[in-house]
Amino acid sequence: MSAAPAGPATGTRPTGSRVRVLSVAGTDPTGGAGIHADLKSFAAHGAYGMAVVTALVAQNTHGVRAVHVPDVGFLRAQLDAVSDDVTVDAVKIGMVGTRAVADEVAAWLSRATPPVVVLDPVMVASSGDRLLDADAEDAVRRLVALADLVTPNLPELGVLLGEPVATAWPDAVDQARRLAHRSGVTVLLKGGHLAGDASPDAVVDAGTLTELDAPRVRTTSTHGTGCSLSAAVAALRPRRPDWVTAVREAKEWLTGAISAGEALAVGSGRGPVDHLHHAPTLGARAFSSEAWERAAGLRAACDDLPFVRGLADGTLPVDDFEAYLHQDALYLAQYSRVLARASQVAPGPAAQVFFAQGAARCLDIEARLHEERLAGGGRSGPVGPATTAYVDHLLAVAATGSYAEVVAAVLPCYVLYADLGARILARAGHLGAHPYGDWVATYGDPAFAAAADQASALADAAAHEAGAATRARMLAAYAASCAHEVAFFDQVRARPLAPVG
Ligand SMILES: Nc1ncnc2c1ncn2[C@@H]1O[C@H](COP(=O)(O)OP(=O)(O)OP(=O)(O)O)[C@@H](O)[C@H]1O
Ligand SMILES: Cc1ncc(CO)c(N)n1
Repeated sequence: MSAAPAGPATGTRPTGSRVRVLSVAGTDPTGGAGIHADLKSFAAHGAYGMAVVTALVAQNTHGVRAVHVPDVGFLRAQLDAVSDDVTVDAVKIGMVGTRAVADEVAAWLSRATPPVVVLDPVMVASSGDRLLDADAEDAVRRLVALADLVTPNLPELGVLLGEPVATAWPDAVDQARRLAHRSGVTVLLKGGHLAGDASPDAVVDAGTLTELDAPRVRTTSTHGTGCSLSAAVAALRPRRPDWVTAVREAKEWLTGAISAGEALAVGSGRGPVDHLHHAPTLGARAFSSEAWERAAGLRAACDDLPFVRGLADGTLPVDDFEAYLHQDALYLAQYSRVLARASQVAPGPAAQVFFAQGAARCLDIEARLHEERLAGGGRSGPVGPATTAYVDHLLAVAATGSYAEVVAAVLPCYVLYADLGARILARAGHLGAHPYGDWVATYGDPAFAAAADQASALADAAAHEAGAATRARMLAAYAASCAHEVAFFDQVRARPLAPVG
């Protein structure tokens, strides 16, 4: 702030192991905006977060229902409780609500002189509800003068200048320049309210302009984006050389957080962003058990297939079984390549060896089972459509997905077969009389179960390292493979294959 002319780049460096950042803002009990968003933003950027409440807001993803502003004496008590005890490396100021609050915060800034002050001049919520009294706009202008960075959206910029709201980006940039020039602060102009395919922002100070382009995400999850961005910038600035560097990094993170917002399934209005989309989640359920449970419907559908029932009780016509084995041999030849890909991109030697051995085993032991069965039959014929679809899915993940996604995509083939094999074996008791005993013995073998467990453990380890977005892609790849497994079993009866040659 202006009382610390050296500024954050040359001022006192944070001395703690984490940057200590304070949010002075209103609340959002649904967790998407205000101090709730700020604290998540701080955590997402490795900062130690603190919060002083200016106003209690009864709001959700649809809008604001009520605002309660506690008396400013209590606000002062909160602010002093923090600064009397804790070194504050950066402050982010959000909703102030009233003139009295704005003035109280201004007085505290002058007393406490925190080295980095980011002001988000909150006036209207994304729902359109007012969050600032009309007579408080002057007080917010006074706060601007005490800030290092101010982060208006287009309407707020218009109010700060006392001018009509800009509708075109060049006009808004021009306004930002004038605000920076007039007040001496750096302006982060936010383009979220523009129409079009882009959501650009710009960092403007008296002498320079840096535009930061970003694609506009097609989503309704934009509640609290302004809060989240300004908090991220406040958390980063003490550790970054300048505003542009901090803002660029924060904006890249925010675009990812916006993209991951809908998957949170929070509220039915304008939902929040996923602040921790990039981060591993401590305490998350093991990936393999979550994916397995989510596939319960597909597993039940699999058990119900005439093919699988017939395979289990031995009533399946031999012809059908052989048609399946033929398709399976074609499948395994490609599945082996996908396992080899998992080995190629594996993060360490244990996974590399496991998947390399799996790739060899597919071609070796399992294919031998098929050849013995089919020997003399000389079964040939085209690749079935379900085989093609399954293989295409796996090869696409192998070609474009990360290691984590490849492991997720190959996992159903292990775990569904191990489960099916073990259950059929348990039901049959002994396999002497079972017409497909060799198949059941292969997949019911405890060694196969052990391989499935090991594949699951590797997928869990990959998921543990991954952020929420990668984990979501892993779940999708796994679910798609399960659906392909069902269609694969079903293709023999559903769509008679080419006649035995
Ligand atoms: N749909 C979107 N896709 C990508 N980025 C977006 C989108 N909507 C907003 N942003 C970005 O989010 C940040 C906040 O922008 P915006 O102009 O919406 O601020 P705001 O109105 O203060 O936000 P809030 O919704 O919290 O009131 C900016 O970096 C903006 O570019
Ligand atoms: C408390 C609070 N601050 C800011 C915003 C702006 O999104 C909001 N909706 N609620």
